[in-house]
Amino acid sequence: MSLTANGGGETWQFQPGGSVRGELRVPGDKSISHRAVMLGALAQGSTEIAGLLEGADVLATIEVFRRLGVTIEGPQYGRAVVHGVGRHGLREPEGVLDVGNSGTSMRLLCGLFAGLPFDLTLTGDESLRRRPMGRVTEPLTQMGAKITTAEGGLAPLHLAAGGELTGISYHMPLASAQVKSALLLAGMYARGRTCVTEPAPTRDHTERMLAGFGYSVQRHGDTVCLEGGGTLSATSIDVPSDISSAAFPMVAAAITPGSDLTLRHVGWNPTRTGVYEILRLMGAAIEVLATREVGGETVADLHIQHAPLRGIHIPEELVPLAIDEFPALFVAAACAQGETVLTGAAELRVKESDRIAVMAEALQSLGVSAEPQDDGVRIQGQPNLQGGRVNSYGDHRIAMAAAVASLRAEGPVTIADCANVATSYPGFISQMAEIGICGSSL
Ligand SMILES: O=C(O)C1=C[C@@H](OP(=O)(O)O)[C@@H](O)[C@H](O)C1
Ligand SMILES: C=C(OP(=O)(O)O)C(=O)O
Repeated sequence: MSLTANGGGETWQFQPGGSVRGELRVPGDKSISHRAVMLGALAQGSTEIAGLLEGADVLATIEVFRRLGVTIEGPQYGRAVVHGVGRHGLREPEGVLDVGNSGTSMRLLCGLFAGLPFDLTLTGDESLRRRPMGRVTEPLTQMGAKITTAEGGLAPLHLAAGGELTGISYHMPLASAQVKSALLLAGMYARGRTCVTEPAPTRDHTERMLAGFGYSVQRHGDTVCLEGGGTLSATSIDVPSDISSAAFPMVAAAITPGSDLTLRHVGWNPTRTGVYEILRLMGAAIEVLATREVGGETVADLHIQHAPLRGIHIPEELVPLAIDEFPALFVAAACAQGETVLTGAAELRVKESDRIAVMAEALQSLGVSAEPQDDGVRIQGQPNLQGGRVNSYGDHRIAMAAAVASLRAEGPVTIADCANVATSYPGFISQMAEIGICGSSL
């Protein structure tokens, strides 16, 4: 994927230095919020959601279901009520369904809609139309779906009516929760049994939430299976804070002398805690407090203080468990003593931007030696970063990582094309200001 700007966007400036102190509850988990809306829409009865992420990606999923005839109240202050229509109650939408910047919406909905008795088309913004969709459309086609893509397996995706689905057993060639979820969601509409085997553990929110809606899912080792034709029963869902958003203040506190930060109610699902494991290996001082169960997911409070970090070779088995946290982790690496090496992470090249190339460029703009590799990066840590200008290329996680880097910079950090931070972390600038990270929109 090339370094193409997404156009427009806001420019932000973060002031150098400071320390990170206080308490914060970051917004709701994006993966869980999408799934709560999707399963709520297909359930019988009304599902009440609290803690829902009101980011643009989740709002795009909500809008799609409204277009398919589902009534959704809210979201307001993280609360929404989804009046489910049952698995066969969706109605044909007019026009194309645009999910903006959200890969999760496009891939999961492609699976969910593959067995519907009417045509529909899914599209997205410029960034999403560059991301690979063959990873879902190919196995869905094996199940009997009739999907036409743009050249190269890209969106827009046209799903034609009449794809009678049959369950398959699919060994995923890559570790992707979006692919696994798309197939399981399609599997609800398929004849017989659908099984997905993963090459390495990936986030399991779909499986957990299906079970929460009373839909039986079986796991045997690295394989997850379900039978088609079941029903979903409405439930209530309390969405934990997103560990992927928490990663930014977490790294901010870890790299900044004098910091003392508590993050509340953070989603602590074991398939998501790779960022913690990696930071701990680097020497970070993070205490995990008050671990508890909330509606089928674990949550925890985290207490983070500054400690000197050291460069490491990141264990490859942790990569899928921290896949969205690498932009933040690269900033930690830039502030560590010695070299950090990441391998086995080629997937980072096909996110909202090519996160290997874009983060290497961002760190170089701040005076750091960062050498991209095909499937990772080598970063030389240093005592201080320079101020400078970073292009986020419209990728929310690059913009937030650059903001955090300002804490160790010797001059202001100016960040271009930041509007997409609203996809996953609305209110980022004001929440960061509450804990001492000072930035503003120019
Ligand atoms: O299933 C999900 O909610 C997600 C899975 C991951 O993508 P992949 O499945 O492509 O790894 C992750 O990067 C994305 O932000 C959310
Ligand atoms: C990759 C991400 O999301 P998505 O795939 O849903 O666009 C992300 O949030 O970092």
